[in-house]
Amino acid sequence: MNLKELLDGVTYEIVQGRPEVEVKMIHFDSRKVEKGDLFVAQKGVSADGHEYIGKAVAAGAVAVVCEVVPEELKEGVVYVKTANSSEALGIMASNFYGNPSRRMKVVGVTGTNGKTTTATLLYELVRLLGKKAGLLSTVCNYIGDERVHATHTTPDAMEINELMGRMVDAGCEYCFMEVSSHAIDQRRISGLDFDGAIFSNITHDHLDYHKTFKAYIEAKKAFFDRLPKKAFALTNGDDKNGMVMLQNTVARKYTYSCKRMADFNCKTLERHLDGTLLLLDGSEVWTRFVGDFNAYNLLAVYASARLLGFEKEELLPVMSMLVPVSGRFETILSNEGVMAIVDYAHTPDALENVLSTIGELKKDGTVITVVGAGGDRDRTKRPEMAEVACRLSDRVILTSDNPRSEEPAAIIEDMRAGVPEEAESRVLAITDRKEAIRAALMLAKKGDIVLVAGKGHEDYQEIKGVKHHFDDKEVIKEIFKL
Ligand SMILES: CC(=O)N[C@H]1[C@@H](OP(=O)(O)OP(=O)(O)OC[C@H]2O[C@@H](n3ccc(=O)[nH]c3=O)[C@H](O)[C@@H]2O)O[C@H](CO)[C@@H](O)[C@@H]1O[C@H](C)C(=O)N[C@@H](C)C(=O)N[C@H](CCC(=O)O)C(=O)O
Ligand SMILES: Nc1ncnc2c1ncn2[C@@H]1O[C@H](COP(=O)(O)OP(=O)(O)OP(=O)(O)O)[C@@H](O)[C@H]1O
Ligand SMILES: N[C@H](CCC[C@H](N)C(=O)O)C(=O)O
Ligand SMILES: [Mg+2]
Repeated sequence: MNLKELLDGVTYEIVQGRPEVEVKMIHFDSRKVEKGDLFVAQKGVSADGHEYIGKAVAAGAVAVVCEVVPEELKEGVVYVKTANSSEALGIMASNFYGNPSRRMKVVGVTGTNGKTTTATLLYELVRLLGKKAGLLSTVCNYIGDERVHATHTTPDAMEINELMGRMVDAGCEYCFMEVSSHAIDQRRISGLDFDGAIFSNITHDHLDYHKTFKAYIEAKKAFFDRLPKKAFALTNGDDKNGMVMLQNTVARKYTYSCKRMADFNCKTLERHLDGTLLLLDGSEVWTRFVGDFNAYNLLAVYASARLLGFEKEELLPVMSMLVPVSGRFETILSNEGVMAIVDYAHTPDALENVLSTIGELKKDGTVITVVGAGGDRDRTKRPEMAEVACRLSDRVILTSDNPRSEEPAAIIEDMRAGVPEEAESRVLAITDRKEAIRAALMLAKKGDIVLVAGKGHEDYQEIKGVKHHFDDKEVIKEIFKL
C-alpha cells in the first residue's frame, strides 16, 4: 500500500519526499523494521520512539511518521510530521488492513472490573444465536472458533486491525473487545469504527499509570467522547461516575441499573452458590452466575444485545445458557467438603465484591483468603486489598501474585500496611504462592471456603522477566488430590 493511502484520515505535513512511496509494513518498534517499511515514532512510558528514528532508517525504513522531525534527514526517506503519532498509527493500521472495523458491528467494553466477563458473554451470546463473532480479551482472543493467544487486555493498533481483518475474512458479523484505559490513553483504538461502547464501573486501579483518579476517569471518558453518532453509549447508572461517561458523547445514550430507573433494569430475586435468579427486563431468568456484580455484567450484556437489534424473546432463554468465564468465581470442592474459589479479583473493589458474595452465601464455616498484588503495578492498591481481605475473611494469607521486577517480600510488606491491628493474629505471610495455597487448604475444615484471588485464568507467574508455569486451579486440584 502506498503511504498516501495509508495516511487517509490523518492530519499531517510532508517534510521531505513524496507520499506516493510503497510501504511494505508498518512498525512502531525500530527493532522490527525491515527494508521498505514505515516507522512510526511514538513517545512511550519508558522510551521515546523518536530516539530510534535513525536506527529504523538504517534498517531500511522508506518513510517515518513522527511528531518531531529529526535535524538530519536522510535522502530518499519520506518524513511525515503529525501532532500525535499514536493517533496516526491507529488510523494507518486500520487503513493498512482495509478498515475491518467498518465491516463488522464492533462493541467495546471499558471499566475497572467486568470487561472480560461482559465482552466474553456477548461473544458467547451472539454465537448461541447463530451469528459469527470475534473477541479481543484478556484471557484469549477468538476469530470465530479459532483461539489466538492474548498478551494484553487490548492489543496494539496493528494487532487489533490484523485480528479484525481475519475476523472479517472468517465471516464474522460482530466483534466484542475489551478497551483498557491504557489502550484509550495510548490511542491503540484510534481509527476504529465502533457501533457501541459499554461502561461497567470505575474504582481504584492503575494509579501507577494514570497518577490521579480524575485522570483515570478522563481516560475512560475519552472513549465515549470519540464515539460516532450511530453508536450506542451504554453506562452503568449505579456507578458514581457512570453519567460522566455520557457527558460529551454524540452517541445514542442509554443507562442500565439494578437500583433506580434506567433504560434497562434488573433485580436479584434469589442468591445461591451455583447461580442467581434474576428479574431481567421484567422477566424471571435463572443464570449460572454468582454475585450481585455479575447481575450488572449480565444486564450490560442483555442491554447491549437489545441495542444491537436482538429481541427480548430470543435473548432471555439464551441468557440462562451462558456460563462463567475461566478463573472468575470458579469453585472446586474437595472430597473432604472444603470449597476453594478461584477468582481474578485484583483490585480492592473486586475483592470486596467477591468476599461479600461469599459472606452472604456461606452457611457456617470460616473464610480463608489467599491474596497477593502484582509487581510493577499500582502500589497504592496493595494496603487497600489487604484491608478488605482482613475485614471480610476469618483468616488471610498474604502471598505473591506476579512480582515482575519487584521483590516479593517488599510487595507483601506494602500489603501489610493495610492490615488492621485487630487482625494481625489472623494474618500469615507466605511468599511462595503454592505453599500459601497449601497452607490455606490445610487449615480449612469441612464447610470452610478458601478464596484464592488475583490470578484467575492466568497459567503463569511472572518473576523477574520470566514467566513460570503456575495455575491456581491446577495447584488446588493437586493438593485436593482430585
Ligand atoms: C505501560 C504500557 O502500557 N506500556 C505499553 C507501551 O509500551 P511503552 O509505552 O512502555 O513503550 P516504550 O518502551 O516506552 O517505547 C516507546 C516507543 O519506542 C519504541 N522503541 C523502543 C525501543 C527501541 O529500541 N526501539 C523503539 O522503536 C517502542 O516500540 C515504542 O513505540 O506500548 C507497548 C506497545 O503497544 C505495550 O506493549 C506496552 O505494554 C506493556 C508491556 C504493559 O505491560 N502494559 C500493561 C500495563 C497494559 O497495557 N495493560 C492493559 C490492561 C490493564 C487493565 O485494564 O487491567 C492492557 O490493555 O493490556
Ligand atoms: N461488574 C463487576 N463489578 C465489580 N467487580 C467485578 C465485576 N465483574 C467482575 N468483577 C470482579 O473482577 C474480577 C475480574 O473480572 P473481569 O476479568 O471480568 O474484569 P476485567 O475488567 O476484564 O479485568 P482486567 O482489567 O484485568 O482485564 C472478577 O474475578 C471479579 O472478582
Ligand atoms: N490487566 C491487569 C491484570 C492484573 C492481574 C494480576 N494478576 C497482576 O499481575 O497484577 C494488569 O496488568 O494490571
Ligand atoms: Mg479483562
